[in-house]
Parts: sequence; structure tokens; C-alpha cells
Amino acid sequence: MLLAWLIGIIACLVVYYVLSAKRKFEYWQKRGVPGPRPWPFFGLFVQKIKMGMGKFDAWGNQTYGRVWGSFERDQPVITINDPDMLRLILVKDFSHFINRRDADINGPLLDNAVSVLHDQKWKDVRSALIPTFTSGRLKEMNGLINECCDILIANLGKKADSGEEFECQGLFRTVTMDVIASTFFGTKIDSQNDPNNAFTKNATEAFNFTALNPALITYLFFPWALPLVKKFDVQFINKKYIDFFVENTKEIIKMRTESNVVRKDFLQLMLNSMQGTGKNSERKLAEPVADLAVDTDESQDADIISHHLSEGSFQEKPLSHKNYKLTLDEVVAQSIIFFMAGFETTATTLTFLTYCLALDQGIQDKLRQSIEEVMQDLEEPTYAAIAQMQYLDNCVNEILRLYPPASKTERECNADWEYKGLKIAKGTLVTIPIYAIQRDPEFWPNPDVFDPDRFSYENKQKIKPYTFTTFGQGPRNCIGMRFAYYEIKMVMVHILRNFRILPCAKTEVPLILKDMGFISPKNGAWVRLERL
Ligand code: HEM
Repeated sequence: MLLAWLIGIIACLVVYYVLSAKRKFEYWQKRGVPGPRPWPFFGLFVQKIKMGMGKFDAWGNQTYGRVWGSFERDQPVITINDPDMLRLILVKDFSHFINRRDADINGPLLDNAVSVLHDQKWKDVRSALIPTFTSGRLKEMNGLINECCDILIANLGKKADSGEEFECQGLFRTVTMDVIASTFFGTKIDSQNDPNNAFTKNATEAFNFTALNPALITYLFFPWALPLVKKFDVQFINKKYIDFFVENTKEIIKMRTESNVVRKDFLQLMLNSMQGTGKNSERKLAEPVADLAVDTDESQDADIISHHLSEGSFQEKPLSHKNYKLTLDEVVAQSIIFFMAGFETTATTLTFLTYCLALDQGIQDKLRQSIEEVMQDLEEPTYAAIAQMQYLDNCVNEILRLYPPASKTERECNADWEYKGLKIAKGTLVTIPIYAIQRDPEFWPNPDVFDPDRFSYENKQKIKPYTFTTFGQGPRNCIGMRFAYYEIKMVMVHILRNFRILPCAKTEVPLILKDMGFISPKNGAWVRLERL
């Protein structure tokens, strides 16, 4: 009897999942949008895991064209590789596509993070954060970043002297973590000399995503169980790692408030905004929020980013009309999200660049020489010097094109939208397949080749807008973009002025990628160094 019941239940579930897969496939067919047929229950999950997210999107583009449809859970997903459509979605019609999806597995504190906030609340918080990332602020961080780089160079010197082969990503994580801890929290954690310290361990573990992440599995396959698992504190990034950062951040804030210590770091800027003493609080109602890509304060100086490439990041309209004051929870949440978003992405970029320079000594020599031409008698790089290093900018952009740390981003459509007969219904998720667009041979000839000259002054003018979207585009692009460029360039200048990067026996060619969460080398990127 029990067996009969069991067989009956399984049969019902099979029928349900088969019909549901059919319904999802037909949803896009009816709208004339091609796309893969999802498997019952698994959807397209198995293919994504097998290929990796970026390669899955590239396969989708090749097979179905520039616009194709699929589903995630019960939500229709449309993947768009058409740069003209992306311009509309990310910039012109941004008001239809303000938010990313609400996965509701971030945990109560991270629900306050700018990356997951929605609508007006997002506008308020983002507006309050903008003054934190101007080039003026970055210039103030120069000494702190140089300090972390000096430790790196001392440690690399030991590796060069011993002829040791080493894996770069682990090493770069410790540098970028030290930089973030120092520039954001005014704290020296010295994870470079103590890679087992609690900050490094917790942050690295927090990013150790696998397809078996319990929150991800529940979200994708058993959404009805979400309220239940949330009761057990299951969230996308394990609660124990988040708690570690919450406790530390709150402790630092408490110490500052009690002792009235004022520092020149990002945390202080946020605390100023909380207390209404920040630059933001002086903004007049009608005054537009500072442009996200172009720093009006410093517009007479060369900037650290290529404006041409961040076309569309212009803040066309003010985001918020209020002089928003951050709450304590919001300050803590932003601190954590900056830490999380900031160290792994920059470490990965440094890793890939080091790897590619090891394999191409010609490019490495040219880069070193171009850096020396700017540095001349300077002992340590300054913001102004970095901004003049054109070939370094080309190399960094090319590595970000070839290996974008985030293989995709997304927007959720909040009101029905139409373009040339294609209707996107409210509630549809729009996927922007960063990796796939940046490896598309129509936009990037020989897309798998590392060729910094694609970004030379002359060639850059020919790059089709919205085909380089490593940092996203439009008002909701990466808020840390300028900081990331600055940090990556500073670290590379220090390394290349001291060492030649060489391949070693363990250098994997071609590099196999891991593409769950952020893109990274699956088996690490191994090199060795020689002192110059
Ligand atoms: C190489 C380094 C980095 C890359 C490639 C990168 C990439 C991205 C991408 C693709 C997005 C989504 C943009 C969109 O949807 O249009 C994003 C958002 C974001 N990034 Fe970055 N990022 C990097 C470094 C950083 C750093 C250093 C920070 C902080 C210090 C940061 C903080 C953020 C935040 C807070 C958001 C959400 C912004 C919002 O929703 O308003 N990122 N990033």
C-alpha cells in the first residue's frame, strides 16, 4: 500500500515537472523568442554547471542568436547580446530596469546592501555612497595602497630569491584584502604575512561557492522551502562568515564613535553621511548627483578610467532628491559588501594579468618600459602617474575583457517594455552575458587572444559601445570601478618595476576556468619571478 502511494506521488511529480518544462518552453516560443528546451525539474542547471556560466551564455548566443529566452525557477529569463538593446535597458530606459532580482536569501543584514536594494531605497543609498568613490578620495588612499604594495614586493623578493614557483590568486587575495582593510576600515590586518588570519580565512571561505551551496539549491529547486530554511539561517553567503564581518565592523565603528577618532578612509565617509556631516548632506535639492563615471571635482586631471568605455555610466538624472542619511545597519552592510565585492574581483584580475604577462614576454617588456617612461624619478606611483600610463590601461582593460570576474549581470523588468516588436513582460529577468559578449568574434576578432592593442587610443574609438561591460553600464554599474582600476594598476606597477614574471612547470596552458560565482583559474595560476 505504502509502495503504491509512493509510486503514485512520484508519478504525479514527474507529470508536474514534465508539464512545467513544456509550459516554460512554450512561453518563449509563443513570443517568437528562441531558446533551449529545459529539462524537467533541472531546467538548464546541469548544462550551466557543466559548461560554466560564461560558456553556457556563449553557447546560447551561438545557437539561438542575440536574444534568447529561458527560465530560472518560475521566472522568465531573456538573455540579451544586442548592444543597442543593452543601451536602452541599462541607460535610456533604466527606469524600467532599476533592480536586480530579489533572491531573498541574503540574510537580514545584507538585505541593506546597495547591490540588492530596490527602487527608491537603492537610489537613496547609492546617492549617499557616490561621494565615497571620487578620484579626490582615491588620491588620499595613495599612501595606504603603496604601503600594502611594499609588503607585497618584500614577500615576492623572497620568492624570486628562492626561485619558488607559486600560485598567484591566493597571494593576490592577501594583498587586495590588506588594501581594502586599510583603505575602507583604517585597519591593518597584514594578511600578506599572516595568510591564516581570521579576515583572510573568513573572506576566502565566504567566496568558496559551489553548485552545492544549500541556499542556491533551495532557491533554484525548492523555492517553497525558502521560508523554512531561512528559519535555520541558511543564506547565500554562510551566516557565520557574515557575522564575523558584522562584529568586526561594528566594533570599529564603536571605537571611532566613542573615541571621536576621525580617519580618512571609506568607512569614515559613510559615517559622515550617517551623521549628516558628509559632502552629500550639503547637496541642494535640484543639484544632480555627481556623475558615476566622471568625477566633476577632479575633471581637469587625467582620470584612472577610460571614459569612452564607460559610456552610459553617466548619471543622466539625479538618483535621489533627498539628502539621505545612512543608518548604522546600512553602513555595516555597505562595508561588508564593499569588502566582499572588492577583494576577490581585483585579486582575480591581477591573477589573470600576471598569468598572461608570464606567457607573453614581449607585452611584458613593452608594459614595463611604458611604466618606466612615466615613473622616471618617482619612487612610488601616484594617482597622477598611474592615470598617465596608457599601455597599462590597455593591458588592464584587455584582461578585464578576456576574463571578466563576473561573467554576467542582470536587471529585472518592472513594467512591460517593448522594442522592435519584442515584448518583455513585467517580472522578466534580463541577463547581460558579460563574458559571452566580450568573447564574441563579431565584436572582438580573435576573441580568445590577449591583445592589449585592442584598447590603444586609435582602436578604442572603434569599440562598439556596450560590448565591454565588465563593470556593467549605466546608473547601476559597479560603484567600485574607479577604485578597482586604481588598485590593480598600483599593484602591477610595483611588481613590474621589481621583477620579471616567468612561466614555470606548473603554468597551465590553456588555463581551465572555474565559473561559479566569480571566474577564476580552476587549478590556480602558477608563475615564478626573477629580480630585475
Ligand atoms: C575588477 C574588479 C571589479 C569588477 C570586474 C566588478 C564588477 C561588477 C559588476 C559587473 C557589477 C554589476 C554592474 C551592473 O549590474 O551593471 C558590480 C556591481 C557592484 N560592485 Fe563591482 N566589480 C569590481 C570591483 C568592485 C570593488 C572594488 C567594489 C567596492 C569597493 C565593488 C562594489 C560593487 C557594488 C557595491 C556593486 C553593486 C552596485 C549597485 O547595485 O548599485 N566592485 N561590480
